[in-house]
Amino acid sequence: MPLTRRKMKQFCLFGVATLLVFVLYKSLASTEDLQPNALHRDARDNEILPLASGEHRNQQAIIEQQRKELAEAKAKIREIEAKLGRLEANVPRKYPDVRFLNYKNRKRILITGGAGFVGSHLVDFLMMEGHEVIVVDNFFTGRKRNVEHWLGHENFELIHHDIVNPLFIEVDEIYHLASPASPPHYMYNPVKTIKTNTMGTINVLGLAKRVGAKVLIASTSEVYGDPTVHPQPESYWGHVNPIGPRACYDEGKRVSETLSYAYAKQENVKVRVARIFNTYGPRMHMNDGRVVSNFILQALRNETITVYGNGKQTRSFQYVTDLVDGLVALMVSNYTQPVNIGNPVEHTIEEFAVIIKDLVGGTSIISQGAAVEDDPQRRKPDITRAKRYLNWEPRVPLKVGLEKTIEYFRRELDRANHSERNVFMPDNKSKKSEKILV
Ligand SMILES: O=C(O)[C@H]1O[C@H](OP(=O)(O)OP(=O)(O)OC[C@H]2O[C@@H](n3ccc(=O)[nH]c3=O)[C@H](O)[C@@H]2O)[C@H](O)[C@@H](O)[C@@H]1O
Repeated sequence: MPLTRRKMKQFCLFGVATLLVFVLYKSLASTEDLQPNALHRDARDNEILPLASGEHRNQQAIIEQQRKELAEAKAKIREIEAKLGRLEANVPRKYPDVRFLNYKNRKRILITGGAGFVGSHLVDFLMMEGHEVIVVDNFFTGRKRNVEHWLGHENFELIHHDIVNPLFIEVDEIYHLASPASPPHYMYNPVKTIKTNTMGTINVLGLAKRVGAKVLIASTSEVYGDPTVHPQPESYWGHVNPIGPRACYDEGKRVSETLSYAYAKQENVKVRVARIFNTYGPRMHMNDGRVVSNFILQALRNETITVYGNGKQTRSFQYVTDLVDGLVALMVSNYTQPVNIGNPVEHTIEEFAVIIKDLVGGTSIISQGAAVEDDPQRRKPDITRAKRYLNWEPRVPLKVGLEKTIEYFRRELDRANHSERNVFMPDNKSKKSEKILV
C-alpha cells in the first residue's frame, strides 16, 4: 500500500525525535563519565559504587597534576612580580628638575669618559643646565652607576664605545675626558693608555673637524713631570722621563695637547686645553688607588695609612665640583692656550695623611713604605691664567670636600658589605711598611 504524504511526514518526525532522544542520552552519559565522583551501577551486586576504573584514576591524576602546575605557575608569577618591583625601585622615575633651554641655546654635548669620576659630575652640571648630553665610555674605569640617575631622560644618551675607534655623531661641543687617570690604572695597560690619548684624541679632533664642534681636551699636571719650577705656570715646558713607568700617561697627554694645537692650526678646530691637577670627591672608585681614596679607606677600616716614600712630596687637592666649574668656564671662554685647573693649597703627603686620620677618627697608624719610581716631588698649580681669563678659582675648602668624600666612602663600604664585586683589596703587600710616622 502506497504511503500517503501525511504518513510519510509522521514517520520522518518520529525518526528525528528518536534520534534526538538517543543523542541526548549519549551526551548525558558522557558528561557523567567525566565527573570524577561519578557513580555507576555495579552489574553483579546492583550497588551504586564510585567509578573505580583505571580510566577514572588517570583522570584524577591529570586533574591533580594540573592543579599542581597551576599552583607552581602562580608562585612563579608572584616571584616575577616581586623581581619587577625591585627592578622598578632601582630605576628613578623622577629626574632632577633640569633647566629648560630653547632650541637656540640648547647644545648637543659629547663627553668621552662621561661615566667616570670627573665625567659624571660634568654630566650632572650640563644636564641641569638643560643641554643634551651624550656620554661615550668603554667602562674600563667608568661605571654605569655614576650616570644611572639620568638613564631614560629625554636629554641624555649613553653609548658604550671605545674612543680608540672612530665615532660618527652630530654634536656642538666635546669634552674629551676618556683616559684612566690613576697611576695604577694607567700603568696597568700602558699601550692602551697611549692609544687612548693619541688615537682617541685623533678620533675626537677628527669628529670635531667634520661637524665643526668645539673641543676641550682634559690634559694634566703630569705634563710638567717631576717639575723643576714651583709652582707650575702653563709656560713651563716640564721635566718628563719619556721612558719611565708614568710616560704612557705623561707623554700620551703631551701628544694629546700637540695634536690639539696641530688640528687648531691646520684644520681650524676650536680647541681648549685644561691641565687638571689632583682632584678628589664622591664617585671615586674604591679601587682607584690614588692617595685620597687609599687614605680614606684605610682610615675608615682602621688599617695602616701607607705613605709612599718619606711623605715629604707635595700635592694640591681640588674638589671635583670646582674642577667642573673650571672646565665649563674654559669651554665657554675665548681663551685658546692651556689653562691650569687646580687648587693651589699645597700639603705634604705626610700632612695629608694626618688630616685624613683626624677627620675620620679611628685607630689607624701612619707608616712609611717604599717610594714610587719617578714620583713628582712637588706639585702646585699657578692659577693666574685661570683667574685672569676665566674668572675662575676654586671655592671648596679641603676639609669641606674631604668630609663629603669620607661620607661617600663610608656609604660605599656599607654597600660593599652587600656586594662582593665591590670589595676593596688595598695593595699594601707591595708597599712594605718600613717606618711608623704617627
Ligand atoms: O689625582 C689626580 O688628579 C692626579 O693623580 C695622579 O697623580 P699623583 O699625584 O701621582 O696621584 P696619587 O696616586 O694620588 O699620588 C699622590 C701622592 O701620594 C702618594 N701616595 C699615593 C697613594 C698611597 O696610598 N700613598 C701615597 O703616599 C704618591 O706616591 C704621590 O706622591 C695622576 O697621574 C694625575 O694625572 C692626576 O691628575
